Amino acid sequence: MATFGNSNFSRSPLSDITLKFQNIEYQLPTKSKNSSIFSINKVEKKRILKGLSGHVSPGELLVMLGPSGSGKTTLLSALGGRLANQNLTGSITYNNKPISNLNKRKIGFVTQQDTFYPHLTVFETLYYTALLRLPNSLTKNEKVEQANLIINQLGLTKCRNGIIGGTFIRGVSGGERKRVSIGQEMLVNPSLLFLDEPTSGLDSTTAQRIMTMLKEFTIFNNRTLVMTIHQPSSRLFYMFHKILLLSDGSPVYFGKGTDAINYFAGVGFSPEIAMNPSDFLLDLSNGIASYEEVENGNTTEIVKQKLMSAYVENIYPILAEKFKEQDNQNIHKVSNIANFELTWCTSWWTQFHVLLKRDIKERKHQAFTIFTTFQVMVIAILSSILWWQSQTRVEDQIGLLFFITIFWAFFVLFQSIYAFPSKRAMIAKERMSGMYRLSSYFTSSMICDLPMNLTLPTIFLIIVYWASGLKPDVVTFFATFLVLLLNVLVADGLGLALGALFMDLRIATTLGTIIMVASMIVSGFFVKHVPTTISWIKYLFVGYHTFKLFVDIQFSKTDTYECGGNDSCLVTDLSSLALIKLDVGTWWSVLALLLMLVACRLLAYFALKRLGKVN
Ligand SMILES: Nc1ncnc2c1ncn2[C@@H]1O[C@H](COP(=O)(O)OP(=O)(O)OP(=O)(O)O)[C@@H](O)[C@H]1O
Repeated sequence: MATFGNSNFSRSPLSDITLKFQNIEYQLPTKSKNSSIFSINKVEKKRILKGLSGHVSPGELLVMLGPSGSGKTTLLSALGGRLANQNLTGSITYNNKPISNLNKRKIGFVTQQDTFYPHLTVFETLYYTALLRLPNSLTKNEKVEQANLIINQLGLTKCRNGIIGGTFIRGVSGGERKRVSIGQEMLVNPSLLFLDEPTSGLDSTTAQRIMTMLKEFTIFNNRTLVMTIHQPSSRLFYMFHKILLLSDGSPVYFGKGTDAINYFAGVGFSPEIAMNPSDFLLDLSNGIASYEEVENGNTTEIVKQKLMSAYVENIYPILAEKFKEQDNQNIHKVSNIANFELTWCTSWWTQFHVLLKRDIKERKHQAFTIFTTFQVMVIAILSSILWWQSQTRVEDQIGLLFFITIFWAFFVLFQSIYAFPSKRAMIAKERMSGMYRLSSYFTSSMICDLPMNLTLPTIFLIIVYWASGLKPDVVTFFATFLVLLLNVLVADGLGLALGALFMDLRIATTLGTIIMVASMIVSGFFVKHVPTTISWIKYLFVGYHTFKLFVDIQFSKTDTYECGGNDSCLVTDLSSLALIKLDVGTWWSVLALLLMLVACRLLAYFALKRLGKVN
C-alpha cells in the first residue's frame, strides 16, 4: 500500500483527527458608508461567515466550493486556528477537543500564495524544513531521507536541484512550486491538512495530478484533508468525498460530492444541459438557476434565499443531530482557539544552527552584490580624491568625519530597512507552523548581517583614512574604526526596528529619512546657535554621538590650526563643532551608542513577535 512520507518518522499518539465545526460566524468591523471626514466614523460589522457547520473524518477529503468572495479562505483559516478569534463565534473541535499544543502540531496549512526563499533549490527548501520541523528524536540522515522521499512521491525528482525562484528570478514551474509547498506540510505527515486553492493557476493535468496525490495521501495515510477550490474540472469534482457549498458566506450544501446534483434536483434545481457539476453548483451559489426560474421572475437573491431555506430544512437538521452526540460540556467556543503555547520539535541550538546555514546560503546571493560593493568603492575613491592628504585643512577633516558618519548611517539604514518587510510572509508562514523560536531566527539573522556590516565599512575606512591623512597612528585608526562599526550597527538596528515595526516600506523609509536628516542637523555641524530649550535633542541621535567620538579621537581641546595669516585658532572654536565639547563625555557617547544598539534590536525583536501570531 502506498503511503506518503515515512509515517514512522512523525506520527504521535494523536495520529487521526476528526474535525467538527458548528454555526461558525465571523464578523469584521467596517467603516460605515455614510461616515464622512467631518463625522466620527461609525463602525459597522460585516458578516463574512454565516452559520457554517460540517464535519470531516480521517481518510476523507472535504472541499469548500463557492464563488470568489464567498468566504472559503476565511472559513479555512478559522478551521486551521489562524483567524482573530474575537470576531469568531461557534464551535470548532478536533477529536471533540479545542485546538491545543498537541493537535496544533499535527495540523498542516498550505496557503494560497506560495512563499519561499527564492534562491534555495527544491531539495534545500524541503531539507531545511525537514531539519526544523521533524523532531529531534530523528537523526539528520533520517530527516534527509524523509525529504528525499517526499521529493520522489511528489514527482519533483527532475527539478530537485532547480532553484525555487520568485518575482525577479526564474525558477521551477508554478505546478512544481505548488507541489513543494504541499511537500513542506506533508513532510511532517500532518493528521489534518488544510489547503487553500492548491490547484489555482494550474493546467487541468497538473491540477489532476496534485489532487490524485492528495487523495492518495488522505486515503492511504488515513489523514483528514480540508481544501478550498475555485472552479474544479468535472474530473476533479468526482474525487471529493464531501462538499461544503457557500454562497455569500452562508451554507447552501454540505454532504457527499456524488449526492449534490440529486439533492439540488430534489429541491427544484437541475442543470438544463449536461455540464460540469461544479459549474452548476457555482452558478447556483451565485443565484443563477434555470431559465424557468428567470421566467418566473426569480432574481438571484430569491434563488439564494430558496437554496438557504432548503439547507436549513433538509441539511442542517441532520448535522444538528450529529452534533447532539457531542456532549454539551465538550463544545468549546472558538474563543479558546488561540490560547495555546507551542512546544518545539527541535532545540534552540538546532534551530539556530540550521537557520544560520540556510541564511548564509540564501544571502550569499544578496549580501555582497557587485552593485553594493561598487557603490561603496566609488564613494571611497571619490572621498579619497576630494580629501586627499588634508592634514593641514582641519575644517575639511571635520567635514570628512561628518560625511563618514552620515554616509554610513544612511547607507546601512536603507539596506536593513528592507530586511524584515521583504521576509514578512516567510516569517509569518514559518512561525505559524511552529517551525522555530523567534529568538533563534533573530539571532541567526543578526549574525548573518555581520559580514556585510563589518567588511564594507572596514575596506572603506582603510582606503579613506590613510588617503585623507587623518591622524596617522594605528591606535587612533582602530578607535575610529570601532566607532564606525558602532555607528553602522546602530543604523542597522534602527533600520531593522523600523522595518519590523511598520512592515510597510513606504512608512519605514519615510521615517528613516526623517530620523537620519534629524540626526544630521542636530549634530551641530550645520548650526551653531541652537536654542537651549532644544539643545538636548542631539543626545537622542546616533549622528551626534558618532560625530562627537570621531572628533574626540582625532582632536583634543588644546589643538590649534592656522586660521588666516600666521594666526592659530583653537579647533574647538570652529563653528561646525559648536555643539561638541571636546574631551568631555566621551564615554557617555560610547554608552549611548551601545544602548541604542541593544534597544533598536530589542525593538525589532518585539515588533517581529506579532508576526505569525493569531489573536
Ligand atoms: N481582513 C478583511 N478585511 C475586509 N474584508 C475581508 C477580510 N477578510 C475577508 N474579507 C471579505 O470577506 C469575504 C470573503 O473573503 P474570502 O477571502 O474568504 O473569500 P474566498 O471565497 O476565499 O474568495 P477567493 O476565492 O477569491 O479567494 C470577501 O468579501 C472579502 O472581501
